[in-house]
Amino acid sequence: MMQISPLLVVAAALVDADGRVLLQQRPPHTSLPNLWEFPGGKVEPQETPEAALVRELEEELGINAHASCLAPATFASAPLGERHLLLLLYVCRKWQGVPEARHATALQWVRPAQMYALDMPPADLPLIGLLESLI
Ligand SMILES: Nc1nc2c([nH]c(=O)n2[C@@H]2O[C@H](COP(=O)(O)OP(=O)(O)OP(=O)(O)O)[C@@H](O)[C@H]2O)c(=O)[nH]1
Repeated sequence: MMQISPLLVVAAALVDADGRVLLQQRPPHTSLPNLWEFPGGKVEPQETPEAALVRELEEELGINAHASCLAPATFASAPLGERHLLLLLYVCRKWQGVPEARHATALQWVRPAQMYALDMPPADLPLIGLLESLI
């Protein structure tokens, strides 16, 4: 029987006062090059999903978010190469600092409806409709 190992990833929809969400562009030489994604990353062993997301937001954007401000919103479940991606998406409306692109090529604030026109990872597409109704 084929072994499928799930890959647990956490990501944040950071929402500003104007109802826009922060997306970051993946660098050209990564997997899924140049696609626009929600900031986040893999959950390390022995780490809670919330701690992983707080860490990733600090590493990738230089912002501080408190775990209590991460509201579970929805998830994606999709094949990713040899693995199976489980992506937990949180909504976060409160953080400290101004996001800067420390890993990404670029950042942009967009309304959920505008995301359909952007190149995003296939797993993210089903998340957009929920964000439209939530934000
Ligand atoms: N952060 C983030 N990752 C996503 C999204 N959608 C999606 O499919 N992913 C996938 O989930 C994984 C996130 O892990 P990561 O951010 O630590 O991955 P990485 O850049 O180190 O990629 P790598 O494993 O190719 O080195 C990647 O394989 C990425 O392609 C998303 O919206 N945000």
